Amino acid sequence: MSSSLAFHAITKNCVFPSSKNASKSSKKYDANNNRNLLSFGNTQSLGTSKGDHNNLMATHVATRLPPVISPPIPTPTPNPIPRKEETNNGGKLAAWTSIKQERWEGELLVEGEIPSWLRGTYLRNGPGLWHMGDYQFRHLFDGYATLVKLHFENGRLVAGHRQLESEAYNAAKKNRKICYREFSETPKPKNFLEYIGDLANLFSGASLTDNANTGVVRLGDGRVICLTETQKGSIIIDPNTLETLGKLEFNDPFQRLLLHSAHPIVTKDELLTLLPDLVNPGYLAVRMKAGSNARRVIGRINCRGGPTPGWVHSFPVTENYIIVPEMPLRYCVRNLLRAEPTPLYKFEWHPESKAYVHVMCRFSGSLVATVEVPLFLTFHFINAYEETDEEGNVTAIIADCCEHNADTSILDKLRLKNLRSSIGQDVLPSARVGRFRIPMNGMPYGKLEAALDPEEHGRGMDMCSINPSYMGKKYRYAYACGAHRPCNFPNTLTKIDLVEKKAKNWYEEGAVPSEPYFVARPGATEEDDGVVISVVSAKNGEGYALVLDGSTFEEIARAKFPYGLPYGLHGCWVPMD
Ligand SMILES: CC1=C(/C=C/C(C)=C/C=C/C(C)=C/C=C/C=C(C)/C=C/C=O)C(C)(C)CCC1
Ligand SMILES: [Fe+2]
Repeated sequence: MSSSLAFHAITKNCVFPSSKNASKSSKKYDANNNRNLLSFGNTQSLGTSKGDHNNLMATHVATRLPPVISPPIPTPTPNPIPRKEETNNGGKLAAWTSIKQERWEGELLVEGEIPSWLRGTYLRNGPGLWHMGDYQFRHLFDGYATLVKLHFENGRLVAGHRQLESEAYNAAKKNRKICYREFSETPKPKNFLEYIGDLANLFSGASLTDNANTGVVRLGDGRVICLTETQKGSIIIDPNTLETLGKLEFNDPFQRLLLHSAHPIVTKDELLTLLPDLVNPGYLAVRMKAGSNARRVIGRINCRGGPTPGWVHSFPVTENYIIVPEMPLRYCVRNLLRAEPTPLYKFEWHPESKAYVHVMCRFSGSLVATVEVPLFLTFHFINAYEETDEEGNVTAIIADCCEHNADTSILDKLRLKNLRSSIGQDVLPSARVGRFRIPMNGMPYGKLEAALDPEEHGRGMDMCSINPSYMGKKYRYAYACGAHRPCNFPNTLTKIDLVEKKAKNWYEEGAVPSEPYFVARPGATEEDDGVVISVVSAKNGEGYALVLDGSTFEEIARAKFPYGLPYGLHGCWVPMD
């Protein structure tokens, strides 16, 4: 049993609550150290959660609590004792390397100053484990979900990570091979009979993964859900301990559609999402009220082109409308059935089917506009809003997205082999802030143009966020990952000013930052009054949390983890009060 990961790097800066006094999220005062202590769920959850590593933890709890650690994830060499150099991934960028321990938690030493108003937990989800036993995954999106947390309180930072215990992860760990269909990987059937069984399981959804490695959202009722694009991969977690609590079991008939958008729109009252219908090509827009597990239909949109719906990883809303993109990159049922990855994985590029944007009334579900637009490729919409005339009539919808110039080659660039081998080479395809203008006067065509010169952000553009209070409203600022070339992956944090059409960029040589997440200062009146949080994999194999000022975009604090961090995708904020 290893308890390594060279904790000495931080324990000297850490103080840990004793088990006797430990209670969830309570503040403690340590007379010996004359410091305020934060105590966390780890001290309590350990006794109740499963796994032999918890017994190890329980013994620690009886004395003083060290950071929560766990046995190493199975590798071809069972239970290797991580050497000191493994804490920094042998000095090499850890972004594309599997996380080495199932879980860890501890206080980080903060350089700079975290504002005292920043009270709560930033959670990040992403595919942080790309092997199981001898089996190596091939694509970034295949990895098993690794959750990272940064808990800010009184200028201090307690961080941690934990593997999400999906059925897919648990089964792979037990059998030391993949057992469910992931983004690009499929378990290999042993014989023809098994193949036939597998096809049946695909149609029922049984063989699809629940590896919720993409997003994490906090619902209006306080539940925190990890998400992927399979509906069965909607998993509830405890935001303090990162413990997997169970599935979000939908109490409605729509699970038969199997898939949904990985990025629902969440407000304090409800969750809105789109369910692609692969049989009768179209999209079902549904809403689920806070506190409920039952989704209700808002409306349905039939596809205008193509054999299947376009991939709908995300979609935007305005105050009154749901914007439904119909991309030429469409789901492909044949590719879903295939055992080996195809060039576009579960998708196919259908330029002949053209591209459309539909506008649905958020309340009645009626279709109010459908326009043809230039071919486009986007995974992430940034925001959308309504333009009105003097009488208040909506004349157009503006919808912004991270647009990949209708070029699907980005999907191939995100194969692990490419990410690992082309570091420093200028192979990242160009992307831009694509701005759709959708007329609301019955005209059949919409426009798509760059919202600012893409050179402002190095022609890299993805993993975006905005001030959440501006969702659906006219807004000025977007935060995203951009490019400092040469690079093979977005390597900057960029703040886009859509009015001045300028960008401010944060860059550190060789580092890979994840999605910048904006948290507003309570009581703020300016859109960019707040901080931007990111988790960075550094060139030297280390990892750190980074806090930038939302307005100046200058660094205000950073805190080093005791180990290098794999890349992660999307985050959310869980406020304390
Ligand atoms: C698991 C199955 C599927 C899952 C699809 C997933 C997990 C899709 C995830 C997509 C993500 C994370 C997209 C992010 C894009 C980021 C980019 C392009 C960054 C670019 C940088 O420049 C299905 C395929 C839906 C069905 C089978 C099972
Ligand atoms: Fe995403």
